Amino acid sequence: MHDPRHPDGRVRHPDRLHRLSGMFDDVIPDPAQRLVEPSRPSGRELRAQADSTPALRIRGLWKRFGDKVAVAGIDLDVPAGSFYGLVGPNGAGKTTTLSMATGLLRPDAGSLSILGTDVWADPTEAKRLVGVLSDGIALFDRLSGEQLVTYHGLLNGMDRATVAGRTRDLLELLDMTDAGGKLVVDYSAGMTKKIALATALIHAPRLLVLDEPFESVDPVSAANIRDILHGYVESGGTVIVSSHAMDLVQRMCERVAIIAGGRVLAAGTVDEVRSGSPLEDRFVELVGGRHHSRGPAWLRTS
Ligand SMILES: Nc1ncnc2c1ncn2[C@@H]1O[C@H](COP(=O)(O)OP(=O)(O)OP(=O)(O)O)[C@@H](O)[C@H]1O
Repeated sequence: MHDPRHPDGRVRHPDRLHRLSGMFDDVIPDPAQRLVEPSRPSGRELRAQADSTPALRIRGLWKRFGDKVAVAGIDLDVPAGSFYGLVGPNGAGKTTTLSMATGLLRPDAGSLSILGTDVWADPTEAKRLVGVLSDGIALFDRLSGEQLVTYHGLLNGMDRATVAGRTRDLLELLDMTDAGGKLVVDYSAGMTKKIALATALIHAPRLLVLDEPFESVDPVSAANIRDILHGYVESGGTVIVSSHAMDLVQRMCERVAIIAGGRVLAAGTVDEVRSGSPLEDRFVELVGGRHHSRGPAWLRTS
């Protein structure tokens, strides 16, 4: 039987990838404009890639909420063209870091740049370069899925015809065509994730930042989303995902950073960071906090 595993160990779905790579040929004749591929790089982006400017560069990042230090001096480089995982225990500072990196939350100190563009000095240009799927951010849920994706396309300054074509393509790609006319408030959690992903993709950004993209998503949809993301990276885009699913990050990502207490504990290729152990074991070893107790007596049934 055909083994869908790539030599790098990742599972591939050749039929779907083939369909993805060809599906925009008719709709958008210019290959550089195809949806699963990031938009055509500008002169500055091409120079950035040529001199290996990271897709995301973080230096000396700090954020405090009252007495709570959420991010305590993070330095991180995410190479352009990589599939990067960000992992950490609850409250580690992942969402806070990604919110600052994507222009949603102002840092107390530090610098952030996306493909050489300073996120806080030139937020308009930075936002053109990045697509964001935030964890827990409210959507305009009284719009239908199709209206929501269209709205994001128009907000990004795209013309109506392009937005309509891309919205149709994205709904199909994410198996949401039938649900496109339904209000977002009536979507399941997984459908809401998928429509939020469509809003992040509509302007074909160069960098995708996805906070918990697979949470609540069924296994088939998750596999489809992984295919889309791999296709996007293979055509030059960069993906950063934050996830608690260690197994998924180990299989899906080339690079990973482990964050805890607002600091980076380890960062590098997945193989470097896990150093021969499963990523999950390495994570527990670095982060600590594992309890070996069997819990209180009243919780035991025998
Ligand atoms: N708006 C806020 N006001 C006060 N404290 C906050 C705020 N946002 C985050 N925090 C605190 O900052 C710390 C880091 O939170 P953050 O959401 O970045 O963690 P995380 O790694 O994304 O966690 P999880 O995996 O549970 O989503 C936590 O202690 C959290 O309680």
